Amino acid sequence: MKPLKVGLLGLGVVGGGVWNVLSRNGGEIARRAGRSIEVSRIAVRDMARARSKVGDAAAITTDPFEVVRDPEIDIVVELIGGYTLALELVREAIAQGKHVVTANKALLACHGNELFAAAREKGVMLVYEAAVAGGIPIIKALREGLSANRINWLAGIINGTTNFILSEMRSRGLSFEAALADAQRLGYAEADPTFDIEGVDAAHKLTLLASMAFGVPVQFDRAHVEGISKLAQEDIVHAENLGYRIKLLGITKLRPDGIELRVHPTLIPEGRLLANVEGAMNAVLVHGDAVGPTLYYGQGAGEEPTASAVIADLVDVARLQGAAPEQRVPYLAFQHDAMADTPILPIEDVRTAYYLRLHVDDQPGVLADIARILAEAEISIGSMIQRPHGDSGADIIFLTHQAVERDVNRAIGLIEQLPQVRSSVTRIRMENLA
Ligand SMILES: NC(=O)C1=CN([C@@H]2O[C@H](COP(=O)(O)OP(=O)(O)OC[C@H]3O[C@@H](n4cnc5c(N)ncnc54)[C@H](O)[C@@H]3O)[C@@H](O)[C@H]2O)C=CC1
Ligand SMILES: N[C@@H](CC=O)C(=O)O
Ligand code: NA
Repeated sequence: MKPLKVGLLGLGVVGGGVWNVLSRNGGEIARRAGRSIEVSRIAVRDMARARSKVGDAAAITTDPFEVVRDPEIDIVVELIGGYTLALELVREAIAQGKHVVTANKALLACHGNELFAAAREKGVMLVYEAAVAGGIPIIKALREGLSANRINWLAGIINGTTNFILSEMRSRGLSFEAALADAQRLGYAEADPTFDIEGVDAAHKLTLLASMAFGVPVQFDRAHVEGISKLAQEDIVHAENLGYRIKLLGITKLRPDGIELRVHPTLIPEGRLLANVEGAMNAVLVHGDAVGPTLYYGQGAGEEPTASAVIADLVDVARLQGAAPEQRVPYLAFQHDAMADTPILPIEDVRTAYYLRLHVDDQPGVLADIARILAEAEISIGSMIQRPHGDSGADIIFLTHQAVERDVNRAIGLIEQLPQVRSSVTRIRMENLA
């Protein structure tokens, strides 16, 4: 059978990994795919660097449109990133009738509805296993392995950079800045690391997971996004002393009234498997009504783990290229004419438990005032600790039972007006994940 001719856009961390793994495992991959997979053209920015990596084994250009428009190319692998040039290139590749593999979650979370519709129109595949949780085959699991289930919820550590930073801060006492620099050096971080730190990258991935779990269009603009930049070291320590770990979680839940779609730092009981996912590892817990909880764990970022997912998509395309579109799996796991318009709920409607830390004057009566405000807002307290803090001050930490975020916000507003409360209340959501 004819080799599958690949046009590779970008030879950075992931593109370089794809080149290495295909070069090393080409024979084995061909045995699986039924034909060889050949990178015949590569678009790069730095010609000399690319030449030193691939020698004469592929044609190299600095014009990615040349690759996308090359009639010899069957499939375009977009590994440039971002949603400006990458969007134009993927649009053009589809218009040229080429299948597309991408690792670009930002592109699909923001422009996926348009791109999937265009791909369907042209009868081409647009596949993206590497875009969510790197090397973990979570897309395949949701799209294929779990297709009997009504998915109730899923929660995941889906950003390697932030998990690496939190792990390093907790276990080695590294500063935020030093841990981020290490994550960048190791190739985990996005070109703009604020996407990692502020939860945007995790929200891009969660947006895709929610669409595949619940059969709704991608709606990144409806996701609630909070990162780890405002997380204080003292809350990491308090959480640990209380038997919890703080992780940046992406959580999506199907409720009778809509879908929760949220990324934020989260306290998790330390005995849970997710609480023990360290470094750049990712893990996604998916709860289906028939299968129950299932957990997917592995390397969510980095050169070869991500290349592993890109190449798995290439193998799928190699096998399915000649198949009729209806014989292929749908882009977002549900048939395009069976998508639902279930609303995404605002964060104020979310119901979860909370960690609240208050810095107060250590005076009689303050606790009673706070407890009264919480009780009036129908927020019940699960446990409480008090620690001396500064000159005649104290930190009080409440762990609440489940409450509606709107009520918690109102209560926090009232608490902050108490004269004995010295600074704004720190609020971190807690999930039991049972
Ligand atoms: N690094 C990782 O661990 C993971 C990255 N991804 C995604 O994979 C994609 C690529 O990421 P990385 O490889 O980490 O980025 P990178 O920055 O290492 O590589 C991107 C490459 O594209 C090249 N490039 C930029 N503009 C170009 C142009 N006009 N023509 C040709 N080449 C051009 C750059 O020179 C660079 O070598 C992104 O969408 C990223 O979000 C997904 C999962 C994991
Ligand atoms: N920057 C991302 C890379 C993989 O998607 C991360 O840190 O997880
Ligand atoms: Na993946």
